[in-house]
Amino acid sequence: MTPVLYLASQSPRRRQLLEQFGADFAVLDVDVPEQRAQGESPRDYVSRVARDKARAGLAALAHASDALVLGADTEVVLDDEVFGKPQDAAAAAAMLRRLSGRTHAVISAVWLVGATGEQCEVCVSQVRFAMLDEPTIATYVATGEPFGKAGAYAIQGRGATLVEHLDGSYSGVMGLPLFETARLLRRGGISPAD
Ligand SMILES: Cc1cn([C@H]2C[C@H](O)[C@@H](COP(=O)(O)OP(=O)(O)OP(=O)(O)O)O2)c(=O)[nH]c1=O
Repeated sequence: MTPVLYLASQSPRRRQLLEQFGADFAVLDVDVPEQRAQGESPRDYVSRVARDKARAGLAALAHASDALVLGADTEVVLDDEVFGKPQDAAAAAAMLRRLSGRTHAVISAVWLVGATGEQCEVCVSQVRFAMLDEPTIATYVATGEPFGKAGAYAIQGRGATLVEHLDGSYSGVMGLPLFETARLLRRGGISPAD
């Protein structure tokens, strides 16, 4: 029995990245709370949320015993602080000010869950930002790009002009680390379509 693959995500970036793997899949809309628990490490938090998304997707499918559901989460981490998505322009500017001239981590976790088991991969990248002056921050926030993005930037968009150096996975920073995801999928018996 060939497993049927689902992506539990509302993110168009994740959809686009998973298409690069080349396997057929369907998208599930899930909405899980993203709240870091007291004492929870950033890595554990990102992994837990990714797992919750995948589990919520599997639960929504109810009786599909051949289903495998992929869930992912991406967060920006600086000084043990997790930067989620900015609520408004002021929050976006504040995040970018904090990231200016410093190196932060981007943690992306991916879980593949099915009736017979659960597996995970975690990818950590280091991103160094250039020094950003106030006009640069204001201009970038005004593009609207920071909204809906962890850490208030998009490496795949104009945010690339803020990134001085990347040590890690470009697709991981964008939301779905493809090397690790492909490894997870192959382990789950999923290969690219012919
Ligand atoms: C750092 C960075 C993040 N992001 C995005 C990836 C994720 O979509 C988002 C982090 O939020 P997530 O909560 O990981 O994902 P999401 O809410 O967008 O989608 P879903 O939970 O439905 O799967 O930030 C970029 O697109 N580019 C970047 O450079």
